[in-house]
Amino acid sequence: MPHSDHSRSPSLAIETFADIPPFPDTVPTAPLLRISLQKLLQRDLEEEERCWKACCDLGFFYLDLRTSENENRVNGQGLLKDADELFEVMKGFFDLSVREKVKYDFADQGSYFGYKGYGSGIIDKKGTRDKNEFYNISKDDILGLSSCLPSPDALNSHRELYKRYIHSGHAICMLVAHLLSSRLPLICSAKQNGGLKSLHRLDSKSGDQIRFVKAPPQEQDLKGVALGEHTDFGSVTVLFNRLGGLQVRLPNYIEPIPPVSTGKTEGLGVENELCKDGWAYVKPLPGHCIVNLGDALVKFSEGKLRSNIHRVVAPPGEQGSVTRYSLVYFCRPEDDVRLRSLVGDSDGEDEGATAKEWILRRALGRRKADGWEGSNGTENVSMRSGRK
Ligand SMILES: O=C(O)CCC(=O)C(=O)O
Ligand SMILES: [Fe+2]
Repeated sequence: MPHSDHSRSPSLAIETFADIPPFPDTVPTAPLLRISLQKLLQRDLEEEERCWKACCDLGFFYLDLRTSENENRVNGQGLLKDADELFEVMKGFFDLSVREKVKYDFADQGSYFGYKGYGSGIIDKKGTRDKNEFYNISKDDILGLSSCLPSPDALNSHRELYKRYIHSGHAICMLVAHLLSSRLPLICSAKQNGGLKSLHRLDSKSGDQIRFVKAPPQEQDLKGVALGEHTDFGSVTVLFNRLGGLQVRLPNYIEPIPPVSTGKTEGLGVENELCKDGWAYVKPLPGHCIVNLGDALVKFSEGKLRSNIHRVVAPPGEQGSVTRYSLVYFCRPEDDVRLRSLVGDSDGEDEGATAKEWILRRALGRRKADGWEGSNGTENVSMRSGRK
């Protein structure tokens, strides 16, 4: 199994989060490579090769942020600390009444920033309602590149924290973009213009955002999908979660890591059901974020890079009794960048949707009962030589 990374697993003691039930060892998990930020910052060639491979094979990897090295804005320990604080901020917000929160839902005004209530998105083509709520904070709003959207006091008082998180989240994404630019056969014009990084300048308008997600416990027998299967819309995503529930649909050339303990699988009937068709859980790891690639990189690389399908289901086993929170930074191309091939023989001609059009179509489509088909991304490419 080429994607396997078992030899690098540290002891179990540092693999669990305090104060929440442990992730069960009775479910299959996805073999995400563990990439060390420290080594990437030291320009370790072997680590760069592993990261490149992870981006081509699965499009998902763990990034170990426990580093003593700081470079420009890349500060792994600082990012971990800020992520911890943001988990507390989001809890404060989600504790507000629904009446208060819906004041910040701007979907009717054509914006995907702000609040999305529980059940107001869809998870499939039948229009089944989702089982989570989220809040999207615009990078442009926080950095003063666009006008400020109204937001509740519980969130307003933390703008400095968002700013720091945006800078460090974006810096991680640019480290990945730089590595990918050096390996992709980019066309001359793209190379001369500075590669992928030059399409993601922090001070240019883009759909970059922070997302807070909350999914309450589901009844054991009815455990199911909270956030429907999707590929991410943008370029690179940085994700923090503590409870399991995130699942990736593995391509058929990557085997899941089988459950460690097979004796206890009875009673996990629902979890077993949720692992059919190649779905495998991503086990959250303390000290790490999860990095995954989005549609824009599939378009730029003509499918060489992978934007893997993923979804969120109820946390497995005992974890299912706890409310699940997650924190995301989505890095996306600047608004007017066209999503088209930048590799091989292509001449970078003026076609393809702009990043802004692409994101609006995808994000707002998933808010309409009949919006599923019209809001697809690169799922077909993602499932190339994968499971149908
Ligand atoms: O909550 C998670 O673990 C993943 C969330 C996600 O995939 C998304 O918001 O796009
Ligand atoms: Fe996602």
